[in-house]
Order: sequence, then C-alpha cells, then structure tokens
Amino acid sequence: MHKLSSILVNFDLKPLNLIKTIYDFSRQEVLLTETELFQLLQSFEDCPPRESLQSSSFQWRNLLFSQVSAGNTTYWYSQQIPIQINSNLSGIANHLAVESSTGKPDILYWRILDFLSPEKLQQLWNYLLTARSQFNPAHNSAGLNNYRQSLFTAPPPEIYSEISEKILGALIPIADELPNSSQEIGEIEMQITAHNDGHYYKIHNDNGSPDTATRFLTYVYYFYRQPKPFTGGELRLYELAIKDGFYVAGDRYQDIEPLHNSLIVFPSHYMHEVLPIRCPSQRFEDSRFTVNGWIRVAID
Ligand SMILES: O=C(O)CCC(=O)C(=O)O
Ligand SMILES: [Fe+2]
Repeated sequence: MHKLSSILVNFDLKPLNLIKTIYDFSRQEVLLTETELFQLLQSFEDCPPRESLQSSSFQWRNLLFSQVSAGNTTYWYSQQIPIQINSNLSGIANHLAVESSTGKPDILYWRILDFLSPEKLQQLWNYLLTARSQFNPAHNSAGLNNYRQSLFTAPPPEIYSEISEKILGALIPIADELPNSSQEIGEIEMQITAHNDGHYYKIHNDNGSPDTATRFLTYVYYFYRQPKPFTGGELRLYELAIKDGFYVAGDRYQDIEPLHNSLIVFPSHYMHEVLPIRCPSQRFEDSRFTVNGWIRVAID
C-alpha cells in the first residue's frame, strides 16, 4: 500500500487510454488501491464530487486494471493480484510421479513412462495413418507469424475419451481430496500434433489470455516411430520468474526429451518452447507426434 503523500510527490497522474500506455504505467510500479485513487483525484482542485466519479475494472494476467471517469477524463490504475500457487500440485505429483523433477533449476514437472498399452498405441497409429489430410497448420493464439510451425488436428471421439479418461484416472484421486470446488477439475482440451522437419514452437505459456486463463495443467503425450526418425524437438521448460507483475521466463531452464510413449504434465503458466525438429525423411509418418492439451479448473 502506498502512502498518498509519497505518491503526490513522486508521481504525476495523467489520463491514459491505450492498453499499451496502461502497460507502461504498470511498469512504473505505482500501484494504487481504488480508495487511494479517489483520494488522489479529489486532491485536484477541479475534481468533481465523488458521487459523480464512475469506475469499472478488468483483469489481464495477474494485473487488475481499473478506470475511474470524471467528466470527460478517464484515469487508470493497476493493482497486482497475488499469485496463487496451487498447494495441491505437490499432491498431484505424488500420484502421477514415475519420475519428477524438483531439483535444479527449480522447475516442477511430472512424467509417466509407458503411458499407453501396446494395444491403445496401435489404435492411435491406425487412426493417424488414415488421418494425414485432416492435419492443418497450427497458429499461435496471438496471431504472430513465425511463432509456431506444426500440424494439428482434433482427436476423434474414441481417442479423446480414452486418453482423457487415462489422464483423469491419474488425477481423480486428487480431485476428490481438493478442499474446495474452485480447484476441481473442469474441461480437458485435447489436440493431436505433428512436428516435422524444421518445425518448432517458440517460447510461450498456455494460459496467458482471458479464454485460456482457467487452464492450470498442460499435458503432452509423445509418440513416434521406432527407431526414432527425427532429432531435436526437446520441450524446454523455463524456471518461472515474475517481472513487473508478469510471468516471464527465468534464466534457467530444463530440456525434456520427448520420450516415445511418455506423458509430461506441467503447470500451464510455465514458459516453455519446442526446440526445432530435424526429420531428414520429411515423411509425415516420421513426425514427432503428440496428443496434448490442457486441464482446466472447474468454474462454479
Ligand atoms: O509439443 C510439445 O512438446 C509442447 C506443445 C505446446 O507447448 C503446446 O501445444 O502448447
Ligand atoms: Fe504450450
């Protein structure tokens, strides 16, 4: 909480109306509560009475932006929302862990080896070999060019239900133990991807936009022909850092080998990337395949 007197000395409040400007504003790390903003405004000689001030707010990532209108002038302020680390993640680790990393760098993930039985894996292959024409180029949610190159498609219903059930099978014991409903498991999203020669996915996280904000776990199931027909394609998980109220990639990272028939689970807000793939044959069936997606928290 900032003292009004120190803000008045150090800070020249200006009307701001563009998101970009709001962002710059937040970088100054001047965080006001609504009450402080009203007090600040009222210290201006020409400020209308409090009853005529109107306010509204919206949330972006872990920042709460609010606006107060006085006549034709709009004032913005921002406030950091405390970041909640899900204390049950360690519990999930206990249930999922065949292998887990809590070491250095400080990155949590869970990996299950031999995730699918040989029969289920064969079913997946049988589907894939008929489905080449259903794969489309993937786009990054921010619409940026050159951010991501891969092919993807929606899973057929039987693959969706079998794999989501298997994932839920690992998570349900935890869901039952969760102390409140806001941490119950909601929707499971799923896609099938193929990364071939020259494909990659640059650094991103999976829940940084309003429509993805309820994703809390990311899972990636890897499978490919034997012997392994490509090189590269490691999943690089970055240590989490917070800068100016935003999640950013820390300096340290861990590269995870996309092992055949393994499932990786990690928190969706981690920054991560897929390193470039080299696949000399360039044949579709030699791609680095995944069934991957996101587990959302249920919302009441
Ligand atoms: O393929 C992978 O290893 C990760 C894919 C990914 O990050 C995503 O689809 O959001
Ligand atoms: Fe991702």
